[in-house]
Amino acid sequence: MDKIKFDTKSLDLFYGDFQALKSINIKICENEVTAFIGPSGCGKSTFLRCLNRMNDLIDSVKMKGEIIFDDKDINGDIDVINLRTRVGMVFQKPNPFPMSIYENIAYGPKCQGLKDKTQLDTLVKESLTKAALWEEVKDRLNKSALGLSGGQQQRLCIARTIAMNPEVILMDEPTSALDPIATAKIEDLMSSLKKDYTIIIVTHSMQQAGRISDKTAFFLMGEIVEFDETPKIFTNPNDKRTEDYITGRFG
Ligand SMILES: Nc1ncnc2c1ncn2[C@@H]1O[C@H](COP(=O)(O)OP(=O)(O)OP(=O)(O)O)[C@@H](O)[C@H]1O
Repeated sequence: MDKIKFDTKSLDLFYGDFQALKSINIKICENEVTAFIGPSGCGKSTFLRCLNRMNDLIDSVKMKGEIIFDDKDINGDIDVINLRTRVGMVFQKPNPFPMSIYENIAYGPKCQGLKDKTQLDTLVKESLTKAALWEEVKDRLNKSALGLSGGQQQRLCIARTIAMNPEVILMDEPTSALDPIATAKIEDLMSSLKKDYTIIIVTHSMQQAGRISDKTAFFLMGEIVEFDETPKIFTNPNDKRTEDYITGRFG
């Protein structure tokens, strides 16, 4: 039986009076890639941000329902910094810090108190290796991260997330700013990372969801219409609205 990492129960979210999420019930399994698809504005990113409480930063947001992470409701009295360490996030646009490649990785662990140079060196190498970037940057670790290509910057951001030793990695359209070759590298990376992490990705590319995810949730106007094994969603969905979307009849 697969272990459930996130279990949301009747989750509603409002921006002021506008209800952006309606009774979201979903169980997300450990060590799988779960994709969220759906037309623009249907609530995919809003829901993703719920999973590490990034919506806390928006004043108008109100939520009802539960988000159980392992065995705790993350909307209860928890340490949010610790949650965001356990549930890391990679954004649409690569956003490396304006510092060296090495420091981009070492910065977070240093802030958490890791001082030993040998341990930091090892962590930097391991994180870059896991993010499939080590070979490309090992001779320029002290150069600025801003000199990397967009695809390399995005893998650096993934390495930076990995260095914090998360359990879950949330990715909000991580390849939408990248060319097809860089996209393919990130997709390969996701498949290799899922043995160590639970990965949840928002994507506008149905081909991408089909290639990399184990399960797919189809969102529409703040609801999850259908959530199932990815091949089932793409070949034999239960709901007519899912079928219309994946066959390009709307959205
Ligand atoms: N900070 C905000 N304040 C008010 N409304 C918001 C805010 N962020 C998102 N919304 C609204 O909530 C709804 C869901 O937005 P969200 O960004 O989650 O959709 P999405 O499915 O990720 O869209 P896209 O695919 O275009 O990124 C939209 O109607 C959007 O306008």
